[in-house]
Amino acid sequence: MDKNDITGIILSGGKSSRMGTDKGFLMYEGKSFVQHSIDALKPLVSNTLIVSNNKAYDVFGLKRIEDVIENAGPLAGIYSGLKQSSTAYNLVLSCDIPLISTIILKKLIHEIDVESEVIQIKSHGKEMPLIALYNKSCETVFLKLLNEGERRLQFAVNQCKVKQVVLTGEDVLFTQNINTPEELKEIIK
Ligand SMILES: Nc1nc2c(ncn2[C@@H]2O[C@H](COP(=O)(O)OP(=O)(O)OP(=O)(O)O)[C@@H](O)[C@H]2O)c(=O)[nH]1
Repeated sequence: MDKNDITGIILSGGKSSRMGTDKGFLMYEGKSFVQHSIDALKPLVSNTLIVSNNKAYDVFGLKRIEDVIENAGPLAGIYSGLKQSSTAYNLVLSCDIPLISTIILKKLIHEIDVESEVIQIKSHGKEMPLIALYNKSCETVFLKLLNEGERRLQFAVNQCKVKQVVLTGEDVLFTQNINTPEELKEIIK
């Protein structure tokens, strides 16, 4: 797969209510959380979009997309990114996974086939639609669901042809999601 066929989409909206402060700007090993997502994507994509209504994210020098529907959660965030994307494949990441690495994302790309519309990581027994590859074709399905009032991301993903990439062993460590001050303390100690 050529990197010109893949766009990176990073979700940096939401309330960060459990953390109490914008998760993307938290620091881990000298870099902001969102920079970790940007750097993991960089070798694999032609360009990266940040989906957030917060202008502070302009500091990263990437194209920032505003949410088409405000406060509607990650499903609306992914839809907003897919709408602006001009490539068939789109690597979607959240901004709260500072241990993420390119090696893990390559596993998603290796699974591309003609049928799958979403290829998502499954780690610790959990499906992870925010470490996943989306075909642009999902845009239409997601818009229809959003217009019907649907907000559940995994439900929306399951309306598409979805394939899991199950991580085992040490690989599961790269997908840790940091939502609370306690979880942050755990990784920086
Ligand atoms: N663009 C966009 N991203 C979102 C939205 N809601 C959540 N996200 C992103 O989706 C990812 C997962 O978010 P969550 O942890 O489920 O939600 P959150 O609102 O950030 O945090 P909590 O309030 O603690 O649940 C993070 O990268 C968020 O930045 C949204 O409405 N728009």
